[in-house]
Amino acid sequence: MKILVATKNKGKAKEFQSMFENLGVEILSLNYIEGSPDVEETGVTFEENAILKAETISNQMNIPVIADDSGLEINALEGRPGVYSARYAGIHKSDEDNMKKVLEELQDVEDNNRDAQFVCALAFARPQKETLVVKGECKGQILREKRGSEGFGYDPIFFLPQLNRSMAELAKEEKNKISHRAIALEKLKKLINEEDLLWEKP
Ligand SMILES: O=c1nc[nH]c2c1ncn2[C@H]1C[C@H](O)[C@@H](COP(=O)(O)OP(=O)(O)OP(=O)(O)O)O1
Ligand SMILES: [Mg+2]
Repeated sequence: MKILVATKNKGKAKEFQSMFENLGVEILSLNYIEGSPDVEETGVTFEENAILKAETISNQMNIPVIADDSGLEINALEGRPGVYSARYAGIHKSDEDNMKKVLEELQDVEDNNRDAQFVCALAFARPQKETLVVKGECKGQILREKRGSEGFGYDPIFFLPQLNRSMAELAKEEKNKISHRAIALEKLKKLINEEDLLWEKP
């Protein structure tokens, strides 16, 4: 079976591929589809943007589609960068630029006030069916400098106290057990299972 994930983010696509591997599901991302449009993320919540991305592509292609809208919420910054995580330092800026901006903004913030969470909303849109939406979170703290080289995005500056490592110091199998994305995906799988059970009733 193949599932389309409506993302152009290669880091995300890899993680979905890895999380679906044991189920024998192949993940395709929008990078495989020529001329697929950038869906504008006009929502103000992760859920809204995930629904927007999933439903737009599902309607266009008439197939089931999963979309992921995710980001980093930092308590000392009142939840920023939040839904603007991908474009925090500007539209054409890189993960490096985004991390640099966060580290600069937190320069004078004490160690005990650097709590943050990664958030992931997943939407599963299908032709003629209601869209399923779930959310997962992963709590940690913002480091003062980058650590590790795995993962993507803000992983190098995100510290997991219980593991005493940054997210970028985890092997992908480890990250894919505890991440906001993994937690959301578990919830989505449960919802799909429950739905199937409902349909099977006489
Ligand atoms: O596990 C993660 N580890 C580190 N950083 C992460 C993670 N998950 C999301 N993030 C960051 C990356 C990006 O700055 C933003 C997502 O933005 P978001 O709009 O959902 O994705 P995107 O624009 O890169 O790709 P797309 O919209 O095509 O799925 O949050
Ligand atoms: Mg995006």
